[in-house]
Amino acid sequence: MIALDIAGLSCRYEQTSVLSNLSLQVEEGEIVCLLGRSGCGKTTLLKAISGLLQPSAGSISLHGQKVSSAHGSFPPEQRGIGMIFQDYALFPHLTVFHNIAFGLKDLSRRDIRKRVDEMLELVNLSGLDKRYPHELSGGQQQRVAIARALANNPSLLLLDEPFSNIDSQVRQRLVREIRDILKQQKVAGLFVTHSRDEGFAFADSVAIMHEGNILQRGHSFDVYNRPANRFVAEFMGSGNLLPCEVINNRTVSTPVGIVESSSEISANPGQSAELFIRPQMLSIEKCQCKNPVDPAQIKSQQFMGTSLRTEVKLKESVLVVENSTPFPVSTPVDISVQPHELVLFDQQGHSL
Ligand SMILES: Nc1ncnc2c1ncn2[C@@H]1O[C@H](COP(=O)(O)OP(=O)(O)OP(=O)(O)O)[C@@H](O)[C@H]1O
Repeated sequence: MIALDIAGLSCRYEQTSVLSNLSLQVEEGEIVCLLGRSGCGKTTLLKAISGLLQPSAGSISLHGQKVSSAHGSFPPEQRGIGMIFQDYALFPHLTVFHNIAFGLKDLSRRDIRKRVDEMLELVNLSGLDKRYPHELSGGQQQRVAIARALANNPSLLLLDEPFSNIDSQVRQRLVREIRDILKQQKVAGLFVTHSRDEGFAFADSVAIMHEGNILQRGHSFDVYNRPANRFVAEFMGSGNLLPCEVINNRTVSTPVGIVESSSEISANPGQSAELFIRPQMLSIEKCQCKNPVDPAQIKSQQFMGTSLRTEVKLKESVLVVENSTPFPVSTPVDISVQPHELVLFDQQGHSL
C-alpha cells in the first residue's frame, strides 16, 4: 500500500514556480529522505503535503485518498499528518504531559493519561511529564515533539530538519532511536535534512531534489554508487572527473592508464566520456621508475581524522585521493584505480 502518492505536482508562490511536475511515492512504513541544496523546494513540498499550500497542478494522495489538487484540497487538520520541526515547536507554557495531550481532544481523561504514558515510555521520557519544555535538553524536547506527533496515530510524519538543533554527540543516537520508534510504530515518514550522513542513517531511501524536481530516488548506497547524472554524483560526495575514451564494454583509457570496470559499460568503443572516481577508489604509491617523465606528484596532504585527503598533481589537473600513507610534498607517485563499477558521464552530464 502506498502511504503518500505525489503525482505531477507543481506549486508556485505568486509568479515564482518552485515545484514543477514532481512525482514521489512513499510506501507504508517507509522513511524517505529529501536531500537538496538550499532553495530547491524541500520545505515547499512539505507545505503542499501538509495542506498549507495549494498546488497549481498535479495531486497528492494519502493512503489512496486524494487530499490536494489544483481543484481543491483537504484542510491540514483533516489529513492525519504529524509534523516535526527543527525548533521543536512545543508550547512553552504547557507541561510535557499537556504538550503531548494537546491533540487528544476526543478521548476520555483516563484514555488521554494512558496514551500520554504510552508515548512517554516510547520516547524514553517516563517520569518527566510534569516538566516544562525549558527544563528539558534539546534532545528531550525533540522526543516530546515526536511523542506529541505520534500520539494521534498519524498516517504520515513530516520531519523538517528535526535534528539540526541537537548537539552532534547526542544527534547520532537520537537519529537511530527515532528511526527505531517510527519503524516500531510502522509510520511512513518524509524527512528533510541538509546532512547526507543523517539522511543515510535515518531513511530507507533518499530522493535528491534540484530546482523543484526529484532527480533520483533510491537506496542511498545505489544513488551514491550509481548516480543518474553528474549533479547527483557530486551532491552525494566528492569525486574526480577524468576525461576518458571507451575501449570496449569493460575498459576505458584515461590519463591514469587503462581502467577496468567491474560491470558492463553501456557505451560504444571510441566514445569520449568523463569518468567519475570517488577519492577512496584511487590508490597511490611511491613511483618506482628511476627517471619518470612528468610523473604525478603529491601536491598536499591533510589529515581528516580517519584518513588523509591527498591532492595529487597530474599534468594540468589535480586529483583528490583518500589514503592512509603520508608522503612528503612533491613525491612522485603512481596512481591506480581500485576495481569497481565505473561511473561514466556523457557531455551533458548524464550517466552512460
Ligand atoms: N512564501 C514565499 N513566497 C515567495 N517565495 C518563497 C516563499 N517561500 C519560499 N520561497 C522561495 O521558494 C524557493 C524554495 O524555497 P524552500 O523553502 O521550499 O526551499 P528549501 O529547499 O526548503 O530551502 P532550505 O534548505 O534553505 O530550507 C526559494 O527560492 C524561496 O526563496
